[in-house]
Amino acid sequence: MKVKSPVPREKSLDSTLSLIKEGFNYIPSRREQLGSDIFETRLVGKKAVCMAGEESAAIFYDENKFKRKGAIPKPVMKSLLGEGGVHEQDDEAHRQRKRMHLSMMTPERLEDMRRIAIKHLDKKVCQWEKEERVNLFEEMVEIFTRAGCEWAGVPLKEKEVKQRSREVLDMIDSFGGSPARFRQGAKARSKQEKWLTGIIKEIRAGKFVPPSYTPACIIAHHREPNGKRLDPQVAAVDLSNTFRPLVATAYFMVFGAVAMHEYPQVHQKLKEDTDGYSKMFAQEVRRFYPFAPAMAAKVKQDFLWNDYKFKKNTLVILDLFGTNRHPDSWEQPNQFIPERFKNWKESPFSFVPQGGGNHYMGHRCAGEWMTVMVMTAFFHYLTNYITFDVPDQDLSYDMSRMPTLPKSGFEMTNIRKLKEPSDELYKKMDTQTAIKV
Ligand code: HEM
Repeated sequence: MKVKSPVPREKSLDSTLSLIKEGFNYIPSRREQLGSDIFETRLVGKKAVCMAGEESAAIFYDENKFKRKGAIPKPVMKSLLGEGGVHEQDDEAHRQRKRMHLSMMTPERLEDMRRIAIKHLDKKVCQWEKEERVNLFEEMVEIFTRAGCEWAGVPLKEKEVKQRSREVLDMIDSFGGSPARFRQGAKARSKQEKWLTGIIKEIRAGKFVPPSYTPACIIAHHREPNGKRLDPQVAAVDLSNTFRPLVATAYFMVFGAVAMHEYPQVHQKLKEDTDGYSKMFAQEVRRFYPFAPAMAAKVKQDFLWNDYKFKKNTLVILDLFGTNRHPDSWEQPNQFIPERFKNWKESPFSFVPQGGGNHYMGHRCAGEWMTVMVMTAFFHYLTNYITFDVPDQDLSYDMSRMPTLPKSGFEMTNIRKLKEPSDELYKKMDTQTAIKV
């Protein structure tokens, strides 16, 4: 890791606009220009420290050094994440809420999600066969909304599917800084929270009884450290946290489809799928392609690190995308090589597409095992259970937009189903890799 002493400061009165304009490239390009993996800048009128790399991630995820309260910009809370949920909790309140989320991620429930998601994908494929052209992104958004709601115990009426999928997508698509997208995301969030608050109230009143192992039931009856139930709106936010992020997997599915198309030798290996290739492929898709750009936290107490003084309440941004491609941790970081995960040592801090550190103690994504499991099964399905053609289209993506996606969304034609889903799709997978910190 390169740390210049003294830590360089970006020469700009405020870099918020540069960040919005340059997107995923903003932090990596400043690190390059300033010759340091840590630098100071100003964002939204305040001093901020940006950093990247495994060592930076290790301190960023040290909860004695950093807190989340007040770190994430308000517009992101109002559109993407929601207020009062697990993301912005600290210390014991966070640990209690995180235990609630992880109690839903048992191996059995992960298997359930894989089965539910494959069921919805397979059903869609039967329709795709009748269509001239299919847009993979749009289809994945709907499949994951259906699967996520079913898994979470959230009743989704057939006539609501389009509206609810659109709302979830608007929330996810909002985070890149455009005021119009933030407004759209906030509007979608308030509709979803109203819907989910109604469901929570019905469960509490005994009018609707979802199975006891579902997020809907667990969250409705969850109690805070003070013994009280969650406020219904906060319960709605955390219920949304159990299926909204699954829909984000649609972005990775499209990037994976692009990789299959652009690297024919990779496609062939996926078809053969020996030595856990489809899982290595899913991991490399999460490492290589852009989705979550960065995470924000605030310094809890003054501390010294690498001769740099982190002052209490300073905003600190960890470059997640840049860490996944940091040359200290990855050989040929800008090449797509799934085999790099063959003997990977599972560092908790070098591979952080869904946050770093420990799933149980810190803020690392509660849905990471589920994401990898569903992606692995879907890539295997797309290469072994169907055939399709890829017509001419624009597969380029704009690194200055957050989130970004290949422009065409990945269009497919001549889709043919080869066989029914069989047991080998459900073969045992090492899903819950407890990260040792
Ligand atoms: C493409 C898929 C996904 C991506 C890219 C993603 C990314 C992330 C990121 C970057 C964080 C924040 C880490 C931090 O605060 O440092 C996070 C947290 C979280 N994610 Fe995901 N996620 C995905 C899928 C899921 C799924 C499928 C679920 C649940 C079913 C989920 C549930 C959560 C929850 C509950 C948190 C909050 C954890 C905490 O604050 O302790 N995510 N995710």
